[in-house]
This record gives sequence, structure tokens and C-alpha cells, in this order.
Amino acid sequence: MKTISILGSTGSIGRSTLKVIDAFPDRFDVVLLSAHRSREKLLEQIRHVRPRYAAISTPNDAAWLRDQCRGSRTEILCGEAELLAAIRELRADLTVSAMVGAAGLKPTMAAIESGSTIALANKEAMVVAGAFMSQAARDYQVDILPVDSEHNALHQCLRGEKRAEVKRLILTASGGPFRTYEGDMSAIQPQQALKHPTWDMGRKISIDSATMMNKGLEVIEAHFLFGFAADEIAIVVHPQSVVHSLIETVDGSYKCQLGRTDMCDPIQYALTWPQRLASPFETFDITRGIDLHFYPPDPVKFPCIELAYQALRQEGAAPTVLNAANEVTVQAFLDHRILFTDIPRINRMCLDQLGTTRITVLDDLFAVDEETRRVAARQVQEQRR
Ligand SMILES: NC(=O)C1=CN([C@@H]2O[C@H](COP(=O)(O)OP(=O)(O)OC[C@H]3O[C@@H](n4cnc5c(N)ncnc54)[C@H](OP(=O)(O)O)[C@@H]3O)[C@@H](O)[C@H]2O)C=CC1
Ligand SMILES: CC(=O)[C@@H](O)[C@H](O)COP(=O)(O)O
Ligand SMILES: [Mn+2]
Repeated sequence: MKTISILGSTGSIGRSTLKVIDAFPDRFDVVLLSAHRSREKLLEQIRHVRPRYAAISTPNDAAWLRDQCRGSRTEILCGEAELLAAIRELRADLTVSAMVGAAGLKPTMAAIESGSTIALANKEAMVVAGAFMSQAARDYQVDILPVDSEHNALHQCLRGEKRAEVKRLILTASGGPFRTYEGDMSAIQPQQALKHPTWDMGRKISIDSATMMNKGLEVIEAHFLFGFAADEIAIVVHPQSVVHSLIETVDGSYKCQLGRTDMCDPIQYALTWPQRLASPFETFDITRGIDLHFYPPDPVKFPCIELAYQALRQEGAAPTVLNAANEVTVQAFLDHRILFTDIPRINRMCLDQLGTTRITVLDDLFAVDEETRRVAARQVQEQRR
């Protein structure tokens, strides 16, 4: 049995992970679950998989869970410090990193340092601290297996290829809900932006897809996962989301991975890697007559794409700054405190102001993350006056 920790088990990726695990009852033993605020959902999961530990963020929720779980074998943990200690103690065979945002960075680093293989969905951790995470993975000889559908596709396409023979990576983008929208972008409301055309996902990533910052973050994620430079990573809009990404080889071939728009597939790939196991799910029907279209993204309509390339080229603190600003602006937009078009505007302001901050150690990144959040929050406040 492979022991599995799931960070962010109550979210969209966390729930899909449990679905995959349920489909392979003799292969996986879930030893840790974690949630932020969803205590009822977490309780249900605890009763279902009976992990060694379950972690939640606030003392109030932890007390409630302890009460509900009295007599059970699961120990309830409260807050980040207890979660990190459990990750280090358990040293799970594999950790699914599926929290949203930079909050996932410390737990993911702790899992790497414990020697656990990482199934990485939490792209923000890689954007914030890609160089440090990759170095830690080398130091602790840990594999980081991408769950993000594009990077999972690239992982599959790159299998068996020599680095020198791959010219570039091409990330597919659905184009989000506003791909063909011709109205006033500043009038877009959260409910419209949350309606992703092809994937069912959490709220933050859904807004990122709507601004196409998701693709920008994925360019940075691809750089750190696969070691390609900004100029060797392209984005192509592909509204069907059937081709999950492509590589171009030096001899002019394109190689792609395609499949369903269901995250259970890349999760299964990561959980069972390096094996491939027969899918327990309904598989993709190639004969169903789908047209596949590919065309370049619109950088004027979606300025977040260029911001991400700028941050990647700047390196150092810039990706951390862009991510922190974006986390603040996305939440502010969801709370109706700023307009859709304020997201790239404030993100750019933060990147210009703080992107060149000097970084030597990981703690410098945490400091610049905090400072950016302060600056971005001030900009959000200004906007409300
Ligand atoms: N959903 C998808 O299809 C895809 C997601 N990803 C990436 O995977 C990650 C997770 O996405 P998704 O599952 O959609 O997100 P969700 O919002 O659905 O879930 C996020 C999870 O993280 C927990 N969480 C949120 N904030 C904190 C915090 N501050 N501290 C600790 N835990 C926290 C949530 O707990 P609670 O439920 O209690 O709030 C929940 O378990 C993101 O980085 C996203 O970009 C990548 C590709 C596809
Ligand atoms: C499922 C997944 O990996 C998401 O990142 C998805 O790709 C988002 O869709 P967009 O292509 O619209 O960003
Ligand atoms: Mn993706």
C-alpha cells in the first residue's frame, strides 16, 4: 500500500484525488487530510478514509472535529505548525499538494524534505518558490509529478525525449469564459467569470482562467518543472480543452497528449507513476467527431499573460510578487471590491514596484510575499474611495 497525504483534501483536486483512491481500494492508504474551513466536508472524509491525522486551520473548527471524532483513530490537528510536524513525522510515500495559493508552499516543502514524492496541483507554490522547491527536490531525491493538466500532459510527452531535441513546450489554454466576449471587460461580474467553459474547478483558479493569469502562472510553473526558458514556452488557445498540451521537437514534429476534461486522469497518472494502470473511469472517445482548433492568445485583451512572461524573465522576486498581488486582487474581485480590469492593473503596479527585490534565501520570498500583499491591499482600498 502506498501511503498518501492530501493537502487541501476538501477542494476540487482533493475530492477528485479521493475519487481516484476509492477506485483502487487495495493500492493506497490515506494517512493525512487537510482543510482550511470546510469542517463538515473534512469530517465526512475522515469517516470515509480514517486517516492517522486530519488538519484544519482554526481552533474552533479543530475543537468541533475532535468532539465529532471522539474514539476514532484520527488525531485532529490545528494550524500550520501542527500540520508541518505531522507531514515530517508521517513521511508519506506520496503527497498530493492541492491547497490553493502560496499557503501550500510550506507544507509542500515539508513534504519534499520528508522524502515524499509530490503530486503537484498547487501551481502557486511552484511560481512563488520554484528554484527553492526544485533544489530541495534534488537534495532530497524527490520526484515532483505534475497534476496540473497541461504539465501532466507535458510530463507524458517528454517521457523518452532528450532535452536537446525538444525545441519548445506549448501550453494549451481554453481561453476562459471571455474568449469571444466583445463587451466592456470592466463590467464583468464574478458570477460570469466563475463559469469556466470546459473545466469544473475551485473559485480562485476559475478567475485566473478568466483573466488568463492561469496560463501565465502555468508558463512559470513549466519553466521550473521542466527547465525551459521563457522563449521556449508558448501558449496556444484551444477552446475544446481536448489536447492538454504539446511539445515541438527540433525536427519539426508536434507531440501532444489528449484526453477527457476530468482531473481524475492526471491525478491517477501521478498516483500510479511510473506505472500506468487501467482506467476505472469512462475514457475519452476519439471517434465522437470533435473539431480541434488552435490559435494565438490575445495579449491586449488578456494582459496577465505578458505580466507572467515579464516576471519569469525578471526572475528573483518577480514571480512571487506577481503571485501575491494576484491572490489579493482575485479575492478582492470575488468580494466585489474591485473590477475585473483592476486585477491586471494592480498586479502590474505591484510587479513594477517590488519585482526587483533581492532574494537570497527562502525567507526573503516570504517577506516579499507579505510586503506585496500589503501593497496590493492598499491599492484595492484606494480603488474603493
Ligand atoms: N481544480 C482543478 O481542476 C485544478 C486545480 N489546480 C490547482 O490546484 C490547487 C487547488 O485547486 P482547487 O482544488 O481548484 O481549489 P479549491 O478552492 O477547490 O480547494 C482548495 C483547497 O485548499 C484548502 N485551502 C484553501 N486555503 C487554504 C489555506 N489558507 N490554508 C490551508 N488550506 C487552504 C481548501 O480548504 P477549504 O475547503 O476548507 O476551504 C481546499 O481544501 C490550486 O493551486 C489550483 O491552481 C490545477 C489544475 C486544475
Ligand atoms: C484543468 C487545468 O489544468 C486548468 O489549469 C485548466 O487548464 C484551466 O483552463 P484554462 O486553459 O482556461 O486556464
Ligand atoms: Mn492547468
